[in-house]
Amino acid sequence: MSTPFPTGTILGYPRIGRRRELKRAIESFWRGEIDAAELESRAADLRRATRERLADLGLGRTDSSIPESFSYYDQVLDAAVTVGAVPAADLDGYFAFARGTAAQAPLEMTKWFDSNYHYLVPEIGPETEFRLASDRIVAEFEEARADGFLTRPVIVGPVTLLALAKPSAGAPEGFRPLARLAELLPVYAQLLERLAVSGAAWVQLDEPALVSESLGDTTAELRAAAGTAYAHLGRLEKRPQIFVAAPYASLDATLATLAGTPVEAIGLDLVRGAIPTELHDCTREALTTKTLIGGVIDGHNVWRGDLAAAFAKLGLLRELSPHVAVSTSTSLLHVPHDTGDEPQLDERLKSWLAFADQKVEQVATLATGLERGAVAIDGALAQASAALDDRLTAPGVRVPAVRERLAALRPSDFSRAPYAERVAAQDAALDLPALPTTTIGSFPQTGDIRRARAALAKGELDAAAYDEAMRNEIRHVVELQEDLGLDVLVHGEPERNDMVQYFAEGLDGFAVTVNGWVQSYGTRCTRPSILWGDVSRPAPLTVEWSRFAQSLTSKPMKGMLTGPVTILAWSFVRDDQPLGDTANQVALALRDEIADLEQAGIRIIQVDEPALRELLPLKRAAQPAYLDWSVGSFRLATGGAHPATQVHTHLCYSEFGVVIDAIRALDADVTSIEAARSRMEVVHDLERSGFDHGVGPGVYDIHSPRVPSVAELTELLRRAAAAVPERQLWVNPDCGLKTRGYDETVTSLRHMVQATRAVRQGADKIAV
Ligand SMILES: Nc1nc2c(c(=O)[nH]1)N[C@@H](CNc1ccc(C(=O)N[C@@H](CCC(=O)N[C@@H](CCC(=O)N[C@@H](CCC(=O)O)C(=O)O)C(=O)O)C(=O)O)cc1)CN2
Ligand code: MET
Ligand SMILES: [Zn+2]
Repeated sequence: MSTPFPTGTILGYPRIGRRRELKRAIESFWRGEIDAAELESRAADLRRATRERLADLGLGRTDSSIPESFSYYDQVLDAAVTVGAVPAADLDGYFAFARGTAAQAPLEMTKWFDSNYHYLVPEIGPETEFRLASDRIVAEFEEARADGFLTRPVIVGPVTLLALAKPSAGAPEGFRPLARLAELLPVYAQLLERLAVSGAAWVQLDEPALVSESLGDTTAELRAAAGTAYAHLGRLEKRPQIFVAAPYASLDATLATLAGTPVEAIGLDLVRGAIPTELHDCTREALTTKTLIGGVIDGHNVWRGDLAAAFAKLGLLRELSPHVAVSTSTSLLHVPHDTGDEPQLDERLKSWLAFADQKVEQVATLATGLERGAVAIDGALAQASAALDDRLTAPGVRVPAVRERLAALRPSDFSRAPYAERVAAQDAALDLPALPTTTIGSFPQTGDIRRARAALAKGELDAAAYDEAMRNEIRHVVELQEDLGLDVLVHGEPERNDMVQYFAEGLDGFAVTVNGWVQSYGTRCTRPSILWGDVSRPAPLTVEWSRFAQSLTSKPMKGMLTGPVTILAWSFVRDDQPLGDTANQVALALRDEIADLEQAGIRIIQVDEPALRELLPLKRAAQPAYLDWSVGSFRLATGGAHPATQVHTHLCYSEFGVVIDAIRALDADVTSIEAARSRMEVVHDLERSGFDHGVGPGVYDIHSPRVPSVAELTELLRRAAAAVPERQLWVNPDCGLKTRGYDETVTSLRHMVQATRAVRQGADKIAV
């Protein structure tokens, strides 16, 4: 018996909780304050509240329209645990893969497609045994049933799971996890059978790997794997109907492959991708029997958008199949819960926005339109269009002074003096030792710091007392670095709630939220800012903190800024003009900040661009244009710096191979880069690309509380020194220290300085 696909659905919903209930519960569990049973009961409460909420917002209780998209930490880890690729017996075992233990390194973590969400990378080799090792997905479906819901289980699909995995340590050279597809499919088959027995009418398999041209496997290989996988799963006797979702970009030719399999429904991202026009007759024929789910509501951004245009896309989709449903383009994981939780937001701005709950309502509206015709939703479409028009003319959206400054830019604004001239000027100004040691910027964000900021927000602490508390923190951080013997110091960034939100709060053109939390990884969240208007800098942002920090030491104090690409990547950015134009507005604000930092006596300025790789388009054809504007905006931000000012940049969370030329084109004097987890592999990429500027390949992973030994650090530094000429090499951790505690931080940095001294002396014996 087949039940039709629901007319309206979403691909997934935020799971951290409206007030980060899940974060608090999990972190309490980690601290030993609550036991596993209590954590599970709180998680179940959250899932219940989510289902009720989604039903209230207009999704059906018993028509499979509510997705079961919960996770304690990460959906890729969940899929890997489900199929036995990652052996986690219980919650402790599960979290051990995410966070590591004394005995076990955590799994690597990396970016989920072009988002600020990070997944854990399973390791799969020729010998990995697959088996249905966890029935959590089935249990959550049954939990919903017991409450009177018929929901739709969601799991990362087999092709994406393998495409995102990396070869296990022992795998032979050239091995790809995708080669294990045939052995993996029976486990997915078993899971589908279990779900069918429990009464699931539909299951959603997420296959975003099928849209990406930036993975280790080629598009042709992924397409072939999809054909194999869904032919196999489609043939099963006992299974729910299968919905394959392909978010984040267009499926291109892989749509034809999926159309040729027995799956009942295919999801298309119609925000990033277009409706395919050039289709073979046999594909057209096959598609008429499928339900096509149009992802027309943007799951990746917060604009209310053009609802009438979204509805029109569904009309076009109906030309391909009589069975059309409406959905979000991606899971709503990437957006906050509810604009209703932001009473302080300007009402006019709020009328332009849709967070997750508002997007669910938009889906419900369009579903009504599909069922009853456009006239039934006329009013809602008109209201959305009016909000869109209002955005065009509202004050602040287009500021003549900002536009004139951009229009007047000349090519020379994007370049500094030749590198050799800069090196000479900087050597004279800075007087640094060989292999200078430094850190990436933040020091531990202690509970005291966060509580002080919360007290300031509540009015329990006045601005003067707050500033004094932050100055005390800076004094402490500077003293500590002097004591450790670091060469280039930082102020530690205690005054920053987040490296993007802090800048957004000080710039015109941005709004910030109070409760707009979005999961970045595990229990870590950010409140992405909303970049809605033309950007300018009403007053300096960081100068007084840096001036104060420099006054405490004779060593160089790094000024610390977040770069334009990263500010865009980690905010919700206006969609009414090219990203490159917006990036250049941010760049000009940073350019002025750099000039002011120089005036204040700051000789080294770091402009972080950890998101440079993240925004790289998934489709190759779009990549050159992206690299052009992103590199350009960084060069515009830093192009006004004096030759004697040493410009640093920092990148992390990425494979750098694909953007190595872009990194070189940034023309920063020194680039610090994540390298510890890949054991310095990146230095070979740098070497091959002829990178001749300063470089600090990270010597230890800051994501784990593990303290690296002096011997281990010395070994990594020697590897780096073998590939990078000594005059270029810097020594630093992989990233900022804000998520770490002081104990491990102090010991790790002490070991780093000791290892550096050993390598500087070329000593064979290391003093510990
Ligand atoms: N935007 C962004 N994206 C990024 C990164 C980043 O740093 N920023 N780093 C990479 C990894 N992602 C990360 C994302 C978040 C965090 C992180 O530490 N987040 C903190 C929150 C940071 C924050 O906004 N802090 C605020 C609010 C802190 C808070 O929770 N306060 C309490 C009250 C204080 C208390 O009792 O502790 C509350 O509001 O309830 C502040 O310091 O002011 C967390 O989840 O815990 C780290 C890395 C990639 N993407
Ligand atoms: C995610 S990159 C972080 C860079 C920032 N300067 C820090 O140290 O925290
Ligand atoms: Zn970093």
